[in-house]
Amino acid sequence: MSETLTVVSSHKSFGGWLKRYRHKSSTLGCDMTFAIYLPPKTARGEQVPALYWLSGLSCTDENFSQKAGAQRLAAELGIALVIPDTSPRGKDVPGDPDGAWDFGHGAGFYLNATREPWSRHYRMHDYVVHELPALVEKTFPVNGKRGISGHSMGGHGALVCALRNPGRYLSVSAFAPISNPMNCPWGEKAFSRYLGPDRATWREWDACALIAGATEKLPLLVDQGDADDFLASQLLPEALERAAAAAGHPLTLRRQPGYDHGYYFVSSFIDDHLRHHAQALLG
Ligand SMILES: N[C@@H](CCC(=O)N[C@@H](CSC=O)C(=O)NCC(=O)O)C(=O)O
Repeated sequence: MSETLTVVSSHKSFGGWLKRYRHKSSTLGCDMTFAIYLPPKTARGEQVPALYWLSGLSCTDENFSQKAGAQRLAAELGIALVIPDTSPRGKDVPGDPDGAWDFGHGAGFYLNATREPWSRHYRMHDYVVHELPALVEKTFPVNGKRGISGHSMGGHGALVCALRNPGRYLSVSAFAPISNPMNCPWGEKAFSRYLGPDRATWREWDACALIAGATEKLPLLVDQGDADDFLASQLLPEALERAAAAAGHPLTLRRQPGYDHGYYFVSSFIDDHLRHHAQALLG
């Protein structure tokens, strides 16, 4: 566990504070930046639950805090937002050999890679599930109640973190998740490199495969725009619907007419997701 946090920036927002920090991650073997939004309650000495947000391909911690508009309601509800980066970074961290945005830097897929040269640094699952919460919970006024959400690659990451770690999260939701990465081009590219060619090992990191064996039936809230350019080729929400139905796993999948993949879509429904999490985290 790294101990030193360096403040990158600090902005007052809706009576609370959005702060960005840099720290050395022992899990990832590189410096990482994350953001935390602390609602006004925390300045009055109260501890609050935390919603972890996992962003999508090509993002940093800043896409969500700048575009989703989550701070207003998080301030009102009294929920902290914790926003990690989407991959390990730095000159020593290998990226996509061709410089593509769907693999490597900005595209860690929230899994623990098992193949060289990726396995040294690409351990985003352990970072977001273990190292970052431990750091956050010992540093900031949060009470250990956790929810998790995300978008696209990060929406799938949120589902996987919850499904793999029963008891660790009280709530989960996703926006336009890459629902079944084993069976779409983005997922096949990433999994074949991070995990190698044996598709049996991919099942440990695929939400549709994990749902079948889930011991905890945490209700899943998923929003999906029906004008999303990636819907049919990459996102495959119907695979999630089938897997949830087969396993008897509670899933609310809302198809939102006319919405595309971007943050105009996320910001339109973020309040519903915050209220979904608030029910479990504050109830
Ligand atoms: N940078 C790429 C576009 C990549 C893209 O659309 N990324 C999405 C997530 S896709 C699945 O994980 C995203 O969230 N983008 C950030 C944003 O702020 O919209 C390109 O330039 O084409």
